[in-house]
Amino acid sequence: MKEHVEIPLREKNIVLIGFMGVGKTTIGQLVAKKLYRDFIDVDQEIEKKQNMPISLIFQKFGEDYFRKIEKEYIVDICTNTRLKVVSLGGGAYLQEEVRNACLSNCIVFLLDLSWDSWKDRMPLLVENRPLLKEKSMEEIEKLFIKRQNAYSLHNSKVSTNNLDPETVADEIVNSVKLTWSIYEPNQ
Ligand SMILES: Nc1ncnc2c1ncn2[C@@H]1O[C@H](COP(=O)(O)OP(=O)(O)OP(=O)(O)O)[C@@H](O)[C@H]1O
Ligand SMILES: O=C(O)C1=C[C@@H](O)[C@@H](O)[C@H](O)C1
Ligand SMILES: [Mg+2]
Repeated sequence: MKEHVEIPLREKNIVLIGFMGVGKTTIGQLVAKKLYRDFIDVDQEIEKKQNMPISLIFQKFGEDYFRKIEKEYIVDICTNTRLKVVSLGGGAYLQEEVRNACLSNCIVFLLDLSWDSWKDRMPLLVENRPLLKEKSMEEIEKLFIKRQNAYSLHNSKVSTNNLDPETVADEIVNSVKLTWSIYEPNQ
C-alpha cells in the first residue's frame, strides 16, 4: 500500500465541485490564472484522452464506463499532483472514492447556486450535458436536490448567486490566501 504523505497546505490542489453548470470550468480557469497555477478541467482532459465529446462517450460506451475513467483520472490527479486548480465534472463527486481522494489530498470548494438561479442558466447547458437531455424540469430538480448530500462534504462553500465569475474567483483566491497566512507560532 502507498504510504500517506501529508501535503503542505500551500501545495494542495484546489478542487472545485458542484452541480452541472454552476461554473466550475469558468471559475476554475480564473482561479488558476490568479494563483499562477496550472488548470485541469477533468471533462476536457477526458475528452482529449478519448478523442471524443462526453456526449459521444455516453452514447457509445455508456455512463458506467465514463464514471470509471473519470474516477481513475481524478484519483490519479489527487494522489500524484500538487499546486493545480482542478474542476471536476458535475457528477464525479457522487463517487465515494473520488470524494475520499479529494478530501484527503486537496482543498475542496463547493460552488453553490440556488435552483432558481440555475433554472435561468439551463438553456446554455442542455446541448452538451447528456444527463440533461430528454429530462423534464421536475426530473432535473430532483437530481439537483439528490446530489446536494454528496456536495455537502467540502472544505469551503462559495455562493455564486448573482455574482460574475471574476468576483467568485476573487473570493476563492482570498479565502485560500487567508488560510495560507495562518501558521503555528514558534514556542
Ligand atoms: N457566475 C456566473 N454567472 C453567469 N454565468 C456563468 C457563471 N459561471 C458560469 N456561467 C456560465 O454558465 C455556463 C456553464 O458554466 P461552466 O461550464 O463553467 O459550468 P460547469 O460547472 O463547469 O459545468 P459542468 O458540471 O457541466 O462541467 C457557461 O455558459 C458559463 O459561461
Ligand atoms: O453532472 C454530471 O453527471 C455530468 C456533468 C458534466 O460535467 C460531465 O461530466 C457529464 O456530462 C456528466
Ligand atoms: Mg465543467
